[in-house]
Amino acid sequence: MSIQVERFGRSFDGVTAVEDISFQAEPGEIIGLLGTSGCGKSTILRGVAGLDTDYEGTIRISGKEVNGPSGELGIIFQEPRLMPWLTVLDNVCFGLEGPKEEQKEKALEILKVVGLEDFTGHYPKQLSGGMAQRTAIARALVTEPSTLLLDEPFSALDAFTKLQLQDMVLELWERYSPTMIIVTHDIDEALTLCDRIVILKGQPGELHDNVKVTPAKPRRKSDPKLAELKEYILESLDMTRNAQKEVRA
Ligand SMILES: Nc1ncnc2c1ncn2[C@@H]1O[C@H](COP(=O)(O)OP(=O)(O)OP(=O)(O)O)[C@@H](O)[C@H]1O
Repeated sequence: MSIQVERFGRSFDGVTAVEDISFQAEPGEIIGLLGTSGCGKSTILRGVAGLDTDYEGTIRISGKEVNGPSGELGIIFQEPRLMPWLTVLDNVCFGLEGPKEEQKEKALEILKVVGLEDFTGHYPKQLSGGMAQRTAIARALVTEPSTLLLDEPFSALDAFTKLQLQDMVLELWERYSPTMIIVTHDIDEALTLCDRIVILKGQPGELHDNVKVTPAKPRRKSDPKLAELKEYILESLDMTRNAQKEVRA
């Protein structure tokens, strides 16, 4: 499914939080929304998810204007939001319809893909942070959504688990090819996962640039093209040492 965000703007209590943001995701593309804290990344994602409709501009998914939440979208938040009274298997089955046996079969298949086949009977409190987030990813993907929205999905995890789960997301993307929008303030994560990075800046948040990440996935972290892009993004966000000195001066 394609996603079009046109001239998106949002104010809260008369204060503009984001203005005039436009970008597009082609079917199967992974788009990163990258920017410093408070520039409006989550606000835009909530609009795309149909969780907030009180904005200016237009958001279309496959040409159809978004005017509320849709079952065709999967959403993964920073925290797993699992139901504590349900097992891993039942958490994954939760959004499914149809005969129980079929639900279970589908859930087990995806739990295998995320490496949790031996933990299906565990309850959320028995899981590590990474395992809980894998369960949330399985739950979002079990309905095979054609669009997946991720809001800083790995920011609460340790560095190793984060790398593992980024790899897993790429594997899942190769398998199901959903269109994805991932909100992050981790430049390396955006460079690992995304085909295109929408750079936001300022308060109110504005579109600074929209850059294509050309190396094929999976990418080598040492790829010089990625290093060049990282430098450019850091400069764009005034995050290099020289830029920070200029800001302080
Ligand atoms: N419900 C709300 N009521 C009032 N202000 C809000 C609300 N939601 C967001 N804002 C404001 O809108 C701006 C953008 O917030 P948003 O959470 O979208 O930023 P973000 O880029 O996702 O930040 P972070 O990276 O810190 O999560 C912020 O100034 C925030 O205070």
